[in-house]
Amino acid sequence: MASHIILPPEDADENHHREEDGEEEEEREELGHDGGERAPPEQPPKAALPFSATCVRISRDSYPNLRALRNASSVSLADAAYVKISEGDFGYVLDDVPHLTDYVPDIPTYPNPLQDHPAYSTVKQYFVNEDDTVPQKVVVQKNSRRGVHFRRAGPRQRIYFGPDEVKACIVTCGGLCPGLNTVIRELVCGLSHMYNVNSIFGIQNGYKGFYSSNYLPLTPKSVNDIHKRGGTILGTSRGGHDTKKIVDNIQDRGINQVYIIGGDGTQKGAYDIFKEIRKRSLKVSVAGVPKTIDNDIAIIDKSFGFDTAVEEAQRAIDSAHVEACSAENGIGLVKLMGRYSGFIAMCATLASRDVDCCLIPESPFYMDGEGGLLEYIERRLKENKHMVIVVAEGAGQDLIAKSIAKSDQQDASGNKLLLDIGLWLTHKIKDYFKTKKMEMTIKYIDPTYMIRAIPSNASDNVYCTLLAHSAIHGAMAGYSFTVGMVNGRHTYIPFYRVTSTRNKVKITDRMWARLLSSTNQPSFLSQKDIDEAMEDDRLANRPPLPMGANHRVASSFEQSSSTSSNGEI
Ligand SMILES: Nc1ncnc2c1ncn2[C@@H]1O[C@H](COP(=O)(O)OP(=O)(O)O)[C@@H](O)[C@H]1O
Ligand SMILES: O=P(O)(O)OC[C@H]1O[C@](O)(COP(=O)(O)O)[C@@H](O)[C@@H]1O
Ligand SMILES: [Mg+2]
Repeated sequence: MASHIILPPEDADENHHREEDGEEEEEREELGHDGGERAPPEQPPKAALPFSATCVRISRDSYPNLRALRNASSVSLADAAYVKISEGDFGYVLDDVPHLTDYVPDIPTYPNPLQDHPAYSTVKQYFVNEDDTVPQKVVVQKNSRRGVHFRRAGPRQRIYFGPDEVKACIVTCGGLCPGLNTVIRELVCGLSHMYNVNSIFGIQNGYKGFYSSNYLPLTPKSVNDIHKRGGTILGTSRGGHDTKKIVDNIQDRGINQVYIIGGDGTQKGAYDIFKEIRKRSLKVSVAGVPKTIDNDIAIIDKSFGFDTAVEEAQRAIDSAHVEACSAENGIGLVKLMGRYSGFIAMCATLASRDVDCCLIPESPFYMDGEGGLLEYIERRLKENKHMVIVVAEGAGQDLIAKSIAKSDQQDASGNKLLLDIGLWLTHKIKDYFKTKKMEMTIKYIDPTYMIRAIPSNASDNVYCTLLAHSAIHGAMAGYSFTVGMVNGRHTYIPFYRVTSTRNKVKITDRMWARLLSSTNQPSFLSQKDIDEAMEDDRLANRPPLPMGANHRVASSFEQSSSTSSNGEI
């Protein structure tokens, strides 16, 4: 197999001329809502992906490009073989997703059945233009390069699966998150109602279910009201990702669309599955729907269920506030989820306005001495007689590790098992006030599993529906990708992009400053911490590598890596 998959320039040029000649417009009209019979399968044009930008071939030999990609977005050499970059004018870069035609020859195409769907018949321009892309960075200056773009999600005029050909499966992996059932429901109903697919199966209990359980037939009827329930009707698990066994089963059972709902670990697994499918030249689309309550998935604006989680966290914070206010020197301490990223804690704190201190993994803090947490708590109690603290579960792990014998345990997926920061803080705070001989009461609330087990709220339900539909349209069009909203638009993102970094709260961004000013807590940061945060920022914003023609790709990636997608306004 070739070590690169970038389209040859001649194919792209051909399409460029095609569009200029207006052929694409003609084709659109030809395929319009004529209500006539379905057009017969058509052999695809020579170019796998119609796209009018100049394509750049990236292989292991084009080292400067690889170096630029790796520097800017942690692309490993192995992943670089799967990177599909197209360049356009003014520094435009398309970070494209793989397509079936990259590795399966002569696939027939079909007109999209949506064109005959009564519900969609009045939509003025229902199909997205093949050339539509979405910029990763929307805040630009007059002379900015156009930067990195992702392929816009949505229905295509021509699809790569025949009417009765699709055999789809859906799997959910990793921790729970509000909205999982809604995504499952909308995948089943969307496939069935939009594309007349009636062979859909649920994989039970995560990745291992591909090879160790029966596949569960799913119909619009069987999933009708599952969105009203929390959890996942399919079950989920950590660990158990055996790429070969999974793809053997996909192949043996004739599955040709795989919908994979899960977080960063799951998307890494989806990428491995895609690579194996490609290696075997199977006509199978792999569509990842990113899920995580922690909101730490790179590139995308926000993960589904996050709003629901922040909303539900208010109930715990309200209770903590009531408890704190009702006691002399009362402290309400709430632990929220967030293993490496404190987005839920930050947003729940900002939404509540009753919180006096928010602790997150990204912002180190210390307990003792001047400017420390204990001193702040004492001052706040003396001023206000009560206080509320919100702590993300991943915060202060370094402090606990210093005082408790370190245990480096991992879960079945290899995620670090955390020590209970809430319990640890409770004891530390109690001990401190005992030595100060100051009366106080602390109530520790851990609502973490209650928050992630609830059904999604109304806006998350709508979000889940759109994600599911975008995933279906992309799979039907023959792409493999992680679907995600980027700057408010649904896009198809290459797997390597969402798995190579993790989204974190930037303590040098205005959002964290807003939080500090709303709680009035000390920043706890030493000069060293500030220097390190600034250095991280500087590295993300470093100037492009001087490398001639390849400079354009490098600079675009470097620009994009400095984009903060979550919360920076
Ligand atoms: N690096 C990886 N490569 C392949 N599969 C992975 C990888 N990391 C995790 N997985 C698989 O993805 C699934 C979910 O991962 P996990 O980290 O538990 O949750 P999440 O996807 O929510 O981050 C598990 O079945 C796990 O085996
Ligand atoms: O007890 P579990 O199932 O391992 O889940 C705990 C973890 O799941 C999460 O809610 C989300 O993790 P994932 O998105 O990786 O599944 C973390 O915040 C938390 O640390
Ligand atoms: Mg994860």
